[in-house]
Amino acid sequence: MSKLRRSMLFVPGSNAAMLSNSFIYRPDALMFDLEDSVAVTEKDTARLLVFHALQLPMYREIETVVRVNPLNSAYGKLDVEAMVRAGVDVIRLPKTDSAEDILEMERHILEVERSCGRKEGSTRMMAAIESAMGVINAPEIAKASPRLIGIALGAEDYVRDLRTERSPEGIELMFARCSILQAARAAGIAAFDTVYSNANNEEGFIHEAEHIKQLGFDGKSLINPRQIDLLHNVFAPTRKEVGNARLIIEAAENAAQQGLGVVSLNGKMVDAPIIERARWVLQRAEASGIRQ
Ligand SMILES: CC(=O)SCCNC(=O)CCNC(=O)[C@H](O)C(C)(C)COP(=O)(O)OP(=O)(O)OC[C@H]1O[C@@H](n2cnc3c(N)ncnc32)[C@H](O)[C@@H]1OP(=O)(O)O
Ligand SMILES: O=C([O-])CC(=O)C(=O)O
Ligand SMILES: [Mg+2]
Repeated sequence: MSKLRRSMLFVPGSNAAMLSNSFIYRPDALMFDLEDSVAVTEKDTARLLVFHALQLPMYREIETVVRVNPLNSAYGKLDVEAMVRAGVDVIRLPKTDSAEDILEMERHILEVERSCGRKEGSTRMMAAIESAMGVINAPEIAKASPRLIGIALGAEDYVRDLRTERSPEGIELMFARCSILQAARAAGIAAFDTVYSNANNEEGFIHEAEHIKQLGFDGKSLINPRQIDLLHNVFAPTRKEVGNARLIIEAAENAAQQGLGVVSLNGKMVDAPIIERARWVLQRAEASGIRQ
């Protein structure tokens, strides 16, 4: 089963207190940020703080991602150099507009891996798409590197580029979400949704989480620890879904014994894709529990 990456919690890289204890919240991944949550005057301090945080033993047990600054900024190359040396699991490239952005990042990561003796190819990548250009190029971006574990939407920058605002229904994000999802699936990698920026609006967050789960996303970037359990609960199957999946597997096993590829379960057809989805529900229930 592929690794669970439902929740990825952003932690501002310049906040020493948050960096020292963010592992206690147990998201699927921690995403230390060196980009937009860090003031220009704090960029060097944040890089140093995150470098040291990555040495802490508690961060060895959880997947770590660092969102670096773009390579064409004054900080991007320094960020990548420090984070690869620190042994980060995944580098998140923000504002990815083209496959060339990925290739450039890949070249740079490889250079640092070689110079510090880290195994070549061991640093994985994630690309955030945050512009109309990025959405148009999503299929090429998603296929640009074997290091890519997934692509993500960055909606706050994206709506700025579109010249609109985010709405509760997210109609303005529908095209980008579907494009990113299609591109990710066609490339065989994960698709991650963007942050929900109001940490106090629980109802709005759950509504958005249900929406992106229904579209097919693997997970979502988070800004606040209170969003973690809410998201995991949305992603956990319900008792009814688990019960139904068990019945489907049972019916499929009986059918296989009789040499049948398709059978009926209370009038509903059970065949290969339905059986595969039922297995996936059971795997998800095992990994994430059952919905509360
Ligand atoms: C568009 C973009 O680029 S989004 C990505 C960049 N943005 C970020 O990284 C922002 C991350 N989030 C935050 O900084 C904060 O959650 C805010 C500013 C949104 C809200 O702050 P608050 O209202 O103070 O949060 P809240 O009251 O829920 O904090 C409760 C506890 O959780 C901690 N906490 C809050 N957010 C985080 C976080 N993202 N990571 C780790 N710990 C956190 C707080 O330090 C506090 O800890 P304490 O009880 O030990 O003091
Ligand atoms: O990647 C994210 O979800 C956060 C972000 O930078 C954006 O929305 O612009
Ligand atoms: Mg952004």
